[in-house]
Amino acid sequence: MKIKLENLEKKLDGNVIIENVNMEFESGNIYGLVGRNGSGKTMIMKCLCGFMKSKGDIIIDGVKVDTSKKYLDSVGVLIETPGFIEHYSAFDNLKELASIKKIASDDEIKELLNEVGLDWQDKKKVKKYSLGMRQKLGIAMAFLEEPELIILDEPFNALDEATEAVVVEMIKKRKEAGKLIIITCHDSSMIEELCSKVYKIENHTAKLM
Ligand SMILES: Nc1ncnc2c1ncn2[C@@H]1O[C@H](COP(=O)(O)OP(=O)(O)OP(=O)(O)O)[C@@H](O)[C@H]1O
Repeated sequence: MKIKLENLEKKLDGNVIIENVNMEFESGNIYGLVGRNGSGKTMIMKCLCGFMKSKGDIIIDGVKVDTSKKYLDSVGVLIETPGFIEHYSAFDNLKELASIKKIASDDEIKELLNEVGLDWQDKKKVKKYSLGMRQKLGIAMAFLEEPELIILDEPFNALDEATEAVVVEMIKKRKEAGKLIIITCHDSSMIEELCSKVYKIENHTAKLM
């Protein structure tokens, strides 16, 4: 998959959030978005996913998409607070999502929860989860169904060191499998370790570093 953003622009309340954003992403790579707080990294991800309407073009495999319709079939997203069903367990949350999406089997869900370090048998409701536990579940959700495109906004937030290392490996494994991964992260050594290409978001626009 090849994604091109052409002259992406987003204004909110009359203020320019991003403009003249031109970026290219291709499967088999991990891309990093870096930049100061409030520079527009999350906004670019939201516009790319279609969570936010924007001006400009999104071109996927050479075809300009109609952003009024769903245009990403196989995408896993972790942006800000994921939409959990708070009174469900972790397993039941993934099971619900799997039934809405395609058909990840119970065994795949168990394996994924195990991978991120959550106990699939834990009946604790998600509303009682710690920050790190919520982050782990959000990551599991983004990886569910092995999507072709994985978008992770600050995936390492609130994770302990051991889990961080696991998530790094999960991301690398998907890259090796030819998936397209886009991440933001404030840790420059992590960005350097993971990403083949890095865009710096500055002055409302994106520059390849
Ligand atoms: N819903 C909104 N309404 C108005 N302004 C918004 C909204 N969401 C984001 N912004 C503004 O857009 C700009 C970019 O925000 P964004 O969340 O994309 O930054 P970021 O680079 O992801 O920052 P951080 O590193 O802090 O996560 C900020 O100035 C922010 O205040």
